[in-house]
Amino acid sequence: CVLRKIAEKTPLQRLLEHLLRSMEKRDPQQFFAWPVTDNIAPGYSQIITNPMDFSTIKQKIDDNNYQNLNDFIDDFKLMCDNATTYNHPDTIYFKAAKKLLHVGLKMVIPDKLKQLRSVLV
Ligand SMILES: CC(=O)c1cc(-c2ccccn2)c2ncccn12
Repeated sequence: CVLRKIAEKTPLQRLLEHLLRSMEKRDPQQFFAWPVTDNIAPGYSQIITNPMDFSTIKQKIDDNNYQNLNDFIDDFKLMCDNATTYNHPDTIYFKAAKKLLHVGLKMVIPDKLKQLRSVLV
């Protein structure tokens, strides 16, 4: 039988998984949980060239695809910016994206991260 390599998490992966869980808690309606489809959002794939969602971010963490915290933050910002690009300002999705971006970026302020160090080490 092929020996399965148990995926041990690097410190960065553990930090990113913690941040992702905290961000997902701020999206209770799960608007950002899965890729947006053209079915629910007409013309989405023509308007949004680089789609992003929490499930894709999770997969990238598990694949150790993020080299640093900023690459993770870039995908989080991309996900929120896509929502404010595609959706009109008077929609629940636009408003949810604005709030999520604000809350998510507060989590990665250096002083906030320092508080995390003790929790995660
Ligand atoms: C994030 C986003 O742009 C989004 C999520 C959704 C969504 C996500 C889950 C369930 C229902 N709708 C959506 N629907 C229509 C237009 C845009 N969206």
